[in-house]
Amino acid sequence: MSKSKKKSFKKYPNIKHTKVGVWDLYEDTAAIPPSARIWPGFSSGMVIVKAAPYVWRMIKDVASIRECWSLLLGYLAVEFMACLMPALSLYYSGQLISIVQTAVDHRKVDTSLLMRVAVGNMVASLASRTLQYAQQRIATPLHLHIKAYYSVHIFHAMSRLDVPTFEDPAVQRQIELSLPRHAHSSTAFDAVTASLRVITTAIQLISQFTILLNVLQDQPDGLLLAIFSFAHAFFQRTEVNMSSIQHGIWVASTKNEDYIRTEGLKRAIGNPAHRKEIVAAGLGAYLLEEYRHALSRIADKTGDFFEVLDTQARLKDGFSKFTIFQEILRGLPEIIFTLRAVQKPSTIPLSLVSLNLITQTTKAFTFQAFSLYDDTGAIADKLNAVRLLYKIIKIPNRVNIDYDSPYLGTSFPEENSSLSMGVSVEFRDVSFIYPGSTSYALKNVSFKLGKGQLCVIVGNNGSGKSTILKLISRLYDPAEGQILINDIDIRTLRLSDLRRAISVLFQDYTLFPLSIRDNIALGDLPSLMSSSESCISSSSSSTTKSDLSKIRLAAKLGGAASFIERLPEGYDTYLDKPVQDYFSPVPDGSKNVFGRLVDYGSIKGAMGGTSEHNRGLSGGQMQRIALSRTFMRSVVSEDAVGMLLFDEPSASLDPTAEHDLFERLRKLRGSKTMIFSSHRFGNLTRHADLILYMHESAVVEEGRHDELLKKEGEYARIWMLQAQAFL
Ligand SMILES: Nc1ncnc2c1ncn2[C@@H]1O[C@H](COP(=O)(O)OP(=O)(O)OP(=O)(O)O)[C@@H](O)[C@H]1O
Repeated sequence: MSKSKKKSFKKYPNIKHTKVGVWDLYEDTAAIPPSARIWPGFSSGMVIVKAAPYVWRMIKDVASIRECWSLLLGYLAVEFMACLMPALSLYYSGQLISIVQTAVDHRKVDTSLLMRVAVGNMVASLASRTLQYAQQRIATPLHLHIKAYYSVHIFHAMSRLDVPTFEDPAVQRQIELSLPRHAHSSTAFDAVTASLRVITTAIQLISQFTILLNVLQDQPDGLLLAIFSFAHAFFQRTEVNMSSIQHGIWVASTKNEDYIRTEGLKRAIGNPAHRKEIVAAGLGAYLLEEYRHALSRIADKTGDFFEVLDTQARLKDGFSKFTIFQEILRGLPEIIFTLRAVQKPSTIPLSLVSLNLITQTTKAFTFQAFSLYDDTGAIADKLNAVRLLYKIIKIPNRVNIDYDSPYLGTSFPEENSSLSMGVSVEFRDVSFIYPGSTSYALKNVSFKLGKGQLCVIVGNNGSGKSTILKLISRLYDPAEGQILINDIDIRTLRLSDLRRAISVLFQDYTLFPLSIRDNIALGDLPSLMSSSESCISSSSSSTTKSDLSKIRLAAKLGGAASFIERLPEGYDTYLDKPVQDYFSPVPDGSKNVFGRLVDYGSIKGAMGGTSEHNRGLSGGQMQRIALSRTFMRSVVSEDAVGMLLFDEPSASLDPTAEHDLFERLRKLRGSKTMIFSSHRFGNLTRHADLILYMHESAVVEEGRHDELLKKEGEYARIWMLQAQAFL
């Protein structure tokens, strides 16, 4: 694969290390049988066999799409007719030779045959064009229906994945491979067309071969010419065996600092998110210089892993021992023709036609034959993509639950009304390590929080506060220990019930690229689900007008209502518009190639404004929208939750807003359990039933505010520090 060193590891005898440009490739050599390494067709064959049941399923699914049946049949009919066309034109070329032959032998042209051949040829070309057109006309709607069907499938597959599974790079790669390579294609349609292409190419080959035999039959030296043309085309091929990469088990990683740096610099300069910092600090020239320097050190080995791998493989196979043969073979047919012409000058016209016909058709035939062989690799890839497409729906989730059966497990709580009294939480010796990490994020954490109590978790950055909240919402399962909710092991609870009973605002909350209205409404999933069912028939958005009053109330409680109402589009404002307008590539104030001054004002006026810019909101305003989402269900909806989790809810709020928020929360929570993670002491900790002071993944102090002050430990020290700041 590359000229670079190969290393084997004593501890891992099956792992082979290869250097590929700036990349280190580690392969599990036992994952690929030796036969597949030597002959790429073997692995392609295996892949096709494995994919076959999925392809069959795909055909059944595609056929079940109402609009696709007739289109698919039409497409098949056109494809089969089209594949007979090359043989037809070959037949007419053969006829042409016999006309020339008759002309040479008898000095006479059979005009009626010539006419028939000419007309036949024209009709064949016309039919070929018509079939091409028909194929396009049918393929377009067929493709769009198939694409829409599978986009729902992919959406479903991704919607069911939990956090650790979705974050796994191997899962990301599996999803990526099952997705269409280009925006205008779709995995299923690609597989349909690729399979059809193999069948039609085989038919073309058989029909062309039969006619070629007829042409060659009566031609002196015809067979020899055909063999040389075939051999030339044969040696011209280069074949790159990438089966170990396509079907093996491997990891490619890079520690090349220059490469990592150039990639980082490229992202920094290209992503609008960094533009403010770059301009404000005048970083442009410095970044350019850094990029230039880093790149100059690795220019010959840099690139994305697949790009480097591909270049190396092609370089290696580009000049083989066959290259010299190729060049000799190229000229041979012409030499034979010249020799024959010298021997028998009378046959020159015929030899010229047959030379041309035989070399062209043999090359075309050879090309078809090899493309059929090569297509097995391509079709294997495409069919494999179908297998992956169906398999992504079955990717097992890491958190030990079955998303497809969210109703598994003990229902919780037994009495829905009991939620209003809050729920209890207990950690028993819980330890946790994030997937892919080697250090503990929580180590032997134990605490107990009664129903309806208020808990505040404090501690330094990275001490494990957010992790506790993530484990309570069961985004992850602990590595050791047990978490009990209402004295029941969290793993045995029905996940959908647990999620319904808890409302959580994460520190790294996200606002979805949807309208503000949707962003807030998503906080109350149960009522969205019920209104969505009733909306399916009326085909309107699921956040209906009647919900708007609830959304407004939640926004008021979250402190967002006043600024939302000042926005020109109010609750319908998109924070990060997922669809942008397209602009011609000439900026305002410049001139286009014809000297016209560019002014988009009139176009925008005619359009009634454009959505070129995202709505800029401050960090605090965004946090208020996220808070409103939490309020949507926890307070506004009758479908009460039993526990509210807040991870740094006031990080971006000004002191007044923070004070107001905590006051509102305390009043509104009734007797629900509430857990806060916070850096700020005071407002909340004074009212807390339980304070957990965390340090380096462990709870080092716990108790009420007064108790911890009396202890004069770390909590008391930091409390004093913060209090002094206000003296
Ligand atoms: N997704 C993740 N993958 C790997 N490690 C993580 C992940 N999230 C957090 N960690 C690590 O787990 C530890 C605890 O992180 P956690 O977010 O719980 O801290 P925190 O106390 O909430 O910090 P902060 O006050 O800065 O929000 C940290 O060492 C952090 O680096």
